[in-house]
Amino acid sequence: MGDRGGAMEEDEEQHQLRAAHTRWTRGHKGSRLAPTGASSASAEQGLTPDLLFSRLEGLEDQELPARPKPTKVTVVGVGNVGMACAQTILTQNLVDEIALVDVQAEKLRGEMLDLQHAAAFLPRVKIVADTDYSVTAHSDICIITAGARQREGEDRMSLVERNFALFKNIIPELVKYSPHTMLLVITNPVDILSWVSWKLSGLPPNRVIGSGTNLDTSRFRTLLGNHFNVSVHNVHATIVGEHGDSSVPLWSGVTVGGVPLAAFAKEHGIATDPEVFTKAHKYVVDGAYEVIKLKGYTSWAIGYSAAALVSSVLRNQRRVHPVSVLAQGFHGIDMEVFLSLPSMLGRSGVIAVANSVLLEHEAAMLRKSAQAIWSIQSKLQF
Ligand SMILES: NC(=O)C1=CN([C@@H]2O[C@H](COP(=O)(O)OP(=O)(O)OC[C@H]3O[C@@H](n4cnc5c(N)ncnc54)[C@H](O)[C@@H]3O)[C@@H](O)[C@H]2O)C=CC1
Ligand SMILES: CC(=O)C(=O)O
Repeated sequence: MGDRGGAMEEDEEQHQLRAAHTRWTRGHKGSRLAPTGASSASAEQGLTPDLLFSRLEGLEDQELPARPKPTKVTVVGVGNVGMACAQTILTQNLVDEIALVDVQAEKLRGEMLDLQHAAAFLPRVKIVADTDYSVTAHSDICIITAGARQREGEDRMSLVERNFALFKNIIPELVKYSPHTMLLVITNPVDILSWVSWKLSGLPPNRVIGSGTNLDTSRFRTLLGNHFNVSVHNVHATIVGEHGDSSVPLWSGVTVGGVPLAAFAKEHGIATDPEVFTKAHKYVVDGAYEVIKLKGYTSWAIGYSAAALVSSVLRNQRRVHPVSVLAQGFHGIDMEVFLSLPSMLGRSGVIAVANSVLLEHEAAMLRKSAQAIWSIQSKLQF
């Protein structure tokens, strides 16, 4: 199909996205905060999509940007994580162009050439790199991995001041060259830096996400899959909240092969020791610390996590991922924080956030996680 056909396809996609947008927003007019869906449920209405998911604040005025072609992703920071992201995106054939940016000019050129030399084994992708941000122009998604990482024993929050200082330069440059881009923040502490990126970019909240607990959730599902000796794809389990020490495992929603774990145990009178759950969660939280202790950094799992998010967005998959989004108004969180909630991702970014039903203690843990983020975030000076 020629250019004209491509343009027509785009128009149709735009039309469908706008129509979907109208459907999701129905019933939320007039409220400052979107998450009102579940409480306004009525018996006659039934379980409609707009009850299960709510839009983020401020989305009603949004126009979808025209889809630039070719599809392009920028990766800022060509360290362990940046290169894991770039190579995973490359091998999964998700984009037409990848731009790399770093402050270390020689390392940057070396990484670019090394990837280019693999062209014979990969889909045809243009790979460019520069220390100047003009190379990032017209990116659909900008992934930010630049900055300091934890040393052994250090927690993610300890990086905040150092990486905040870098973001003040990085984010304005990215939106200058790609005003309609979507930002995918990976640098730690990812939740705070997602909020920082949203503030610095001026983008609508559905165009800024942090990789959040998409990774923690994979670690959690892997643990459960191994325990039950079943494919991780048949384990549905989610971790929400801060990517890190105060994350919240939603045990009440875990299903294995479609069997709800908590309900099954109750029905069969199987005692569930809270210590076991605490230990399992600790194992997930400690997972990153263990890898850092063993190899100095984590990279492969976050690379695959990022590629999954890029795929959901660029291929308009409407898949639900726990990613860091503006969480104010959800589950009684009244602070302006980003933390992970199950969010539907598609071409326009965050399409909606699931109105998850949490047990009271889970919601309380989530609010505590928000508080942990806020206590550090509120000290940052722009
Ligand atoms: N959110 C998550 O799940 C995960 C987050 N991370 C975080 O990702 C970040 C990167 O980790 P690594 O790649 O292992 O570190 P690294 O040290 O290997 O790479 C960092 C890169 O950033 C570059 N950089 C520094 N300042 C820059 C600037 N102003 N502009 C452009 N580039 C700049 C450095 O030159 C370096 O190449 C860390 O903050 C780490 O904690 C790591 C793993 C998982
Ligand atoms: C380093 C980090 O945030 C992780 O691997 O979870």
